[in-house]
Amino acid sequence: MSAEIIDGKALAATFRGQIAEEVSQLKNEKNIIPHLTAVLVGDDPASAVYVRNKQRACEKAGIQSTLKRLPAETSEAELISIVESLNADPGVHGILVQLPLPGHIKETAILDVVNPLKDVDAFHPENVGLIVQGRPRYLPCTPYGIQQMILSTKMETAGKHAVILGRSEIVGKPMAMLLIQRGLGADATVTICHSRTQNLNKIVKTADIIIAAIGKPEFVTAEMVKPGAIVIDVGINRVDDRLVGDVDFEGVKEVASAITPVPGGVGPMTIAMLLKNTLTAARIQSDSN
Ligand SMILES: Nc1nc2c(c(=O)[nH]1)N[C@@H](CN(C=O)c1ccc(C(=O)N[C@@H](CCC(=O)O)C(=O)O)cc1)CN2
Repeated sequence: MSAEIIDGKALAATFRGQIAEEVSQLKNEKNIIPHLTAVLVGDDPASAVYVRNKQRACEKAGIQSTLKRLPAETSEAELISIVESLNADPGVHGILVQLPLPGHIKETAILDVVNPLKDVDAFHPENVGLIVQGRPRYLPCTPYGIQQMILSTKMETAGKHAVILGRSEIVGKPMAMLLIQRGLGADATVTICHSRTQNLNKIVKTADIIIAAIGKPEFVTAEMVKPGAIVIDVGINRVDDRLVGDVDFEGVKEVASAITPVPGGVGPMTIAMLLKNTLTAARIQSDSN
């Protein structure tokens, strides 16, 4: 039997519609328009597309968005000073520094400076710590989107085995935290696999939920998947002008019970959750004034 296709584009559109309504309410009730500032350093074409899509999504939801575009030669000290000026600007509710940054800039040196209340990516150590403790202020956009996609399948996840492929700071590690949390996430039992994991295929085969985020085109094949598993594909790989995920979609959809496509899966949900966090940021900051 072929899997349910989890349509990230459609789900994201539903979220964006709800967020737009809440943005309009906030404006009517408190005269506050959420404002996101994105910082893009350098000329990475994919990053430029993602930031443009984020700005468009903001506009459609009634969220104000500003782009600070900086040359690739921008120094770490200059970037820190720009982030500090955004921290100090009461008109900016959310700050997003698009990753990756050019190699000469240490990402943690920048992310650590973002005011945690404005950190709509949830990359600041204070926000990461709050997630680990199960009392999040914001959830990082990609894991948040994935959580909502898994919820949309209405499948029981408590006590199920979730296997995450990839230990990145922005997907693998926070995803594990969300999946194990009681209430917050899926109440699942979680394994993180990475490049040094032994018997990886064997471990993946035991998974009820697979999150593939390793950046290897079509790495997860049908033989690796337990029948009935939920398969979430975070990969975005360009192969011969084609966009493919980390999962062999055509093969795996015949084994899984639910699967996300690429494109049109996790990506659009990442952007929808950014809007949600920006709205939350505006609310938090208006309540603290
Ligand atoms: N500051 C951040 N940097 C990065 C993040 C992030 O969450 N915060 N995540 C990724 C990139 N990313 C968002 O920034 C992102 C990637 C892809 C998509 C998306 O919608 N993809 C489309 C396909 C688009 C294409 O044609 O390339 C899809 O999957 O349908 C959205 C957001 C790294 N950096």
